Amino acid sequence: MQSVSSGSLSSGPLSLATEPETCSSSFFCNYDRLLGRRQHKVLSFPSWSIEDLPFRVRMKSFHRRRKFFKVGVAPEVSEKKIAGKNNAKAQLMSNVATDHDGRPPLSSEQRVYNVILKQAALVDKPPKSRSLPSDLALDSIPVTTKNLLNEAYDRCGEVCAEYAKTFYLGTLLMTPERRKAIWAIYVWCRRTDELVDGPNASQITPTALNRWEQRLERAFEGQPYDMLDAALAETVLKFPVDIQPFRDMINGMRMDLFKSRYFNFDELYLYCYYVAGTVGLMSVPIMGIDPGSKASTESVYNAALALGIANQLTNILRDVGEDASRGRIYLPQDELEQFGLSDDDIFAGVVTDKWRAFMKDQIKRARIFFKQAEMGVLELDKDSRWPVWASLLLYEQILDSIEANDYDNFTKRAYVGKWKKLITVPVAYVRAVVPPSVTRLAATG
Ligand SMILES: CC(C)=CCC/C(C)=C/CC/C(C)=C/CC/C(C)=C/[C@@H]1[C@@H](COP(=O)(O)OP(=O)(O)O)[C@]1(C)CC/C=C(\C)CC/C=C(\C)CCC=C(C)C
Repeated sequence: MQSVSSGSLSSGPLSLATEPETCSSSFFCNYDRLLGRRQHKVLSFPSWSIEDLPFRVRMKSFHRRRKFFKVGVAPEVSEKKIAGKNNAKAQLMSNVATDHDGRPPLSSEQRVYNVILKQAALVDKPPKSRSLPSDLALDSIPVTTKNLLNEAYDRCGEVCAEYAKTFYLGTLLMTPERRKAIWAIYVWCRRTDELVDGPNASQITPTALNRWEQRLERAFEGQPYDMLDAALAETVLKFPVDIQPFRDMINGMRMDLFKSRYFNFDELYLYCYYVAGTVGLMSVPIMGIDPGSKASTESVYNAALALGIANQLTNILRDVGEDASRGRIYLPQDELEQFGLSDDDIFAGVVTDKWRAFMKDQIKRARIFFKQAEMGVLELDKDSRWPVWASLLLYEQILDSIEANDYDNFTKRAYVGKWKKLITVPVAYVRAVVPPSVTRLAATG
């Protein structure tokens, strides 16, 4: 039996060096018919065993080493790599700047809103027009395959529990179908992030990201490369999840390969959408909207996007010093200038009154995004609200912690202490179960 080397982040599929090869354990699959394509195409399903997949173990050690390997283009980037990067840049720009017909280019916010409209339309479509022939339901998948898929989901759950314990506990409140799906998406996001943020980040080239994207496309076509992709493949069949946010997250990783400065908030917003707002858009179709909600689907997606942006902005503000040590400044250059600051001030890492004033402004903006997100949580299906509240409240408190550190995010890492975390979890629960009130999005317009 050919053993596909695991879902590891540094080797096997994630080395992205090879295309999926022949699989000894393929199964006859209806995915293509489900997707409206040819019937009975064989779905490539790599054989694997749990022993082949020391994924969690490897991820654990990677996580520990992560900060030492964080991102970046290796200093000794070869010419070939530079050429590749330029191609990547061109590709990214062609994905991003779509207005070549003489119209003024759209702002990042408008562009992202167009993605939202597309996602919302997918969810709003009556299930019949989305679903495929009823005789080809997912339960026609053979039992052995189902078992493999269940193991794949279990593996996703383990990774999630390891990396995001509170969130994992929250997912246990969701229906089993939803919980498994959100784990599968979590793992795909985590693997994608590890490409540029993990131990092999310096070896990641635009070509590798292109391969990762091809794998994504194949998973969406029902041809997963490994077991973790198989969990994603099934998830996107079951739920109205569009591929665009996934592609966009990879675009964010491309951006990280060649960009280390953001001229203004519009540029930073796009980056935040790519790497974090996308997570919100991927999650809503799984989490579901409360059947009693009067809010429009777009407004719920918008709130989900806002939570991703808020989280990423917070992440950036927390990590200013760490990022600067890698030569990266994820802060709007024009705003730094307005406060009389420059890159040199960031690299010097001294907390001055100018820095405090700048940080106050940035924190204020992040909080506005959190507020926008809060209104959307109320609209989610009631079983899905708890993990979202928990993640929102916990992340928002990082901003409080930056303030408590007197804005020293150069030498201090803001974090939420154990006790605060313990208190937050039940608070999040109460917010999740309290019946939605006048604060609903619909009521606020
Ligand atoms: C409930 C919930 C949080 C669901 C999201 C589940 C999910 C699929 C998470 C994937 C997260 C992930 C691995 C993203 C990869 C890119 C990345 C690393 C983004 C940064 C996250 C923090 O990660 P990290 O582990 O590095 O952080 P620490 O350094 O350990 O602090 C991000 C900052 C962004 C993550 C973005 C979200 C969690 C967005 C969540 C939005 C929703 C779930 C939508 C909720 C819906 C409404 C209507 C509000």
